[in-house]
Amino acid sequence: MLSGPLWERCQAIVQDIDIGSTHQPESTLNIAQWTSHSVLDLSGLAVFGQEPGWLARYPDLPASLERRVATGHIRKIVLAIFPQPIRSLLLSSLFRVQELADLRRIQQVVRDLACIERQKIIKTNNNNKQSQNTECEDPPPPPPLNIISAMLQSADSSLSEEEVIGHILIFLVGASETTSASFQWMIIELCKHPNVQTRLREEVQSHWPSLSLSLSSANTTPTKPPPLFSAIKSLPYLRAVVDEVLRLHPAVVLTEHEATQQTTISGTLIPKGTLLLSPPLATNLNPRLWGDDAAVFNPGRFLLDNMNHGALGDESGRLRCANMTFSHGPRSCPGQSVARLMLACLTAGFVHSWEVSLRDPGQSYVPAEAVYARPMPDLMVTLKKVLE
Ligand code: HEM
Repeated sequence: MLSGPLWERCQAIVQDIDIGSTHQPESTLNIAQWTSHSVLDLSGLAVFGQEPGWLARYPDLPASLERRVATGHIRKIVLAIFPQPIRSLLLSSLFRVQELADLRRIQQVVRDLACIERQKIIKTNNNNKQSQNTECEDPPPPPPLNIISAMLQSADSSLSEEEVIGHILIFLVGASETTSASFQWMIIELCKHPNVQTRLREEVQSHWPSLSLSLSSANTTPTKPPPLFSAIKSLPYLRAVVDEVLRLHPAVVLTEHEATQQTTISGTLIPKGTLLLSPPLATNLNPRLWGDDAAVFNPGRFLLDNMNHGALGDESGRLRCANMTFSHGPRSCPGQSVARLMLACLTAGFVHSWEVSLRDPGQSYVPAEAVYARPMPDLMVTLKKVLE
């Protein structure tokens, strides 16, 4: 399962933050850069089972991905504003050279990753066959499952090479840029609400021994979640803070869907082929759903006691539906559990090791006008080591 390796990797990344001289009581970090690199590294582990540091093999990848995400936003605007013939003309004239070069670079990486995964699967299958033929001892354990290897190994998988590459590409961008933006908003909220940061630290510190211990217990079965996963789930305040950051700062600012058949939404006729753009914030900040403090950062609203008496009465199922950050329905985000896990592991490790505050407390941060709404300008923080 993913949670153990992900937890270990998160803690190593957080511990490795270089704050310069050990004699300095505190230091400044460009957390925007740090997060973007760290989360891409983690996504490699979660999605393709890559070893720590795999990014070093592809030094140009982060910049290419960043440019691709930026042009993706312009593409969305063009799609929303212009009719079809002008759209195609604009898109092909705006993006040809640089975009094609970036796309080729990213596709090459993705091909590489797909190839590595296929080789791992072939090796595991060969080991299994060999041990059956020779009736020797058990074969070496297979490498831990990741999203792409699960997809490649699934019994009904009839995906072509191009389809596999397409999926890896969506996962690579979808997993890293979104989670990175969300973690940066997490840090901003923790800095703006030191009381929340302190309460979270207390909860994490008090569970730290069981979090570390649960890594070493191996009584995992396919039907039973691994102990670490249960341990993280048993930290109610951590879960509440993650949920509240995701609600207030949806990383995907606009989802787009095309009606495949004529339908109606709240009585409005939607003809087949209509492009539907939906901003999650319209729902996530709706006072009718969330109460008068809908726009306020208040993790407490997600604690069970408060959920039963909140604006939605005791309908906690409705509360989940009122959060559009991962969308809902058949095209909702398939990586939401991994995203929550990455955010929870990174946040727990961060508050365990560091006291964090804004380097420029007067600075206000706004969502970037891009496909993924990371805070702008680049987030700079001051870190102080938490004394054990
Ligand atoms: C905080 C982090 C994340 C947010 C806010 C987020 C949000 C979203 C949203 C809103 C969509 C579009 C849903 C729709 O069109 O209705 C989406 C799609 C997708 N996400 Fe995420 N996501 C996050 C993290 C992840 C992670 C970690 C993964 C992979 C492990 C992932 C994989 C995908 C994929 C593959 C799609 C495309 C699904 C499809 O086309 O059917 N996402 N995500």
